[in-house]
Amino acid sequence: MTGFGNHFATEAVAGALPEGRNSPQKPAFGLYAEQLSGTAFTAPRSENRRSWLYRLRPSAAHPPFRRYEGADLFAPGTVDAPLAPNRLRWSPMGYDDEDADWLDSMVTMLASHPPESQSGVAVHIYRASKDMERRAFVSADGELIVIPEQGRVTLLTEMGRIDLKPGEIALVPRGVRFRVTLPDGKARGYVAENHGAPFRLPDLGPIGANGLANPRDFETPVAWFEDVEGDFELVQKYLGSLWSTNLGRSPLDVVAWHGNLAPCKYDLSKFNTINTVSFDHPDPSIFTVLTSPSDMPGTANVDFVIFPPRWMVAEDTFRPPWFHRNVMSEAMGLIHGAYDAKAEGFAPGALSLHNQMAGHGPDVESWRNASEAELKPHKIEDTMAFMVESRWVFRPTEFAVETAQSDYDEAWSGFPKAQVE
Ligand SMILES: O=C(O)Cc1cc(O)ccc1O
Ligand SMILES: [Fe+2]
Repeated sequence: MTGFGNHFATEAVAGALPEGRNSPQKPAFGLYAEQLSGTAFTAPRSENRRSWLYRLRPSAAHPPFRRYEGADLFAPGTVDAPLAPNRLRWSPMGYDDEDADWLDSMVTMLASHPPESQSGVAVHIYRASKDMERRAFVSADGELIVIPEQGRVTLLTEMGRIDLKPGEIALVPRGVRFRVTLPDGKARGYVAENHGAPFRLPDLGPIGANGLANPRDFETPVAWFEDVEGDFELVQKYLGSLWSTNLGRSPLDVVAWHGNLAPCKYDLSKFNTINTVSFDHPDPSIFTVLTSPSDMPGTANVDFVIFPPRWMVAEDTFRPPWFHRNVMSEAMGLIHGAYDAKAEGFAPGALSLHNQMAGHGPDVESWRNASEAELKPHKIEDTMAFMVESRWVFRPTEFAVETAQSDYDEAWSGFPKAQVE
């Protein structure tokens, strides 16, 4: 079903979806009606997100949660020590020798403030080599953007199945349960977890009514369910730690649903990229796919931004990203190809961090090449980098501090001095 944030209605079994009301006295087939809200009941209509789910058993039926013992590197909290204002970068992560499913392979790299603040964002990396069987995951802490970099993943969610490949992203609302299977046997990628206001499409201002990510290109799955009895673990991320319970059945048992809170996917190649046709490198906000606003106008809690293939035609211009120091903090990853500001050290699967006011921009080699390049029209092809940009500073986890590249500052050493006399 296409469109961003639409009110959808879907049933996997004919007659399962009530007509004309949400909560009939006796839903069809003895299904249980359940409201899942992603915003306060009283949120303005334009902000309000909720869906009604019709399921085999109510979500309420579960034994107590206990601390989950697996996934040691997932949600461990960030380092308490004062944060050095250093730029950091990480090489692509390998797969563990022991097979891990998507959940157990998750590694938290960066997080801003704790999830209970209901703002900020965390960045995780997964490198999975086993299907999630008889267990599902849910984050009560935030909405997830899943960004595959290697290998396809199938997200079997409460509200339908999403087949995802590198170059596509999925958006899973806070509270939606899912398990992940791996059609290629292995998969690596990134996850951005948004603790704040739900992502939406950015306003377009003077761009007009069309452009950037167009609403019709977002795809939401139709209802799908599995009827599985017996041991079934549900792992919930809650206030930054992991909790587990055995449901005795699959929670992916929603036979029908309707509403505007639902997972969706988006193919990044459908992004309508806009750029200069005259001079200067525009601010990267023109590449915003999705934005989560904060309470300060124009100042995002999180922006999800991409750097897709595009024509570079600017005249008398240094075409790659300029040198800059920003009030916003930037975490970046690379899905495919090379990034035009980094000639070295930023391979697909890598991650970089340029926090508030950290000086960064092109490395020496990229600067030299671009300063001397002939400025004919040039197409940047076979590339897809992304940025998770936030008004909040990112704190690395202990694992991230220990595994950062030791020589990242070298990227900016050796610039020749300008000669003014
Ligand atoms: O730092 C980066 O590479 C991201 C970035 C890209 C760009 O085109 C302009 C500014 C910016 O922060
Ligand atoms: Fe930047």
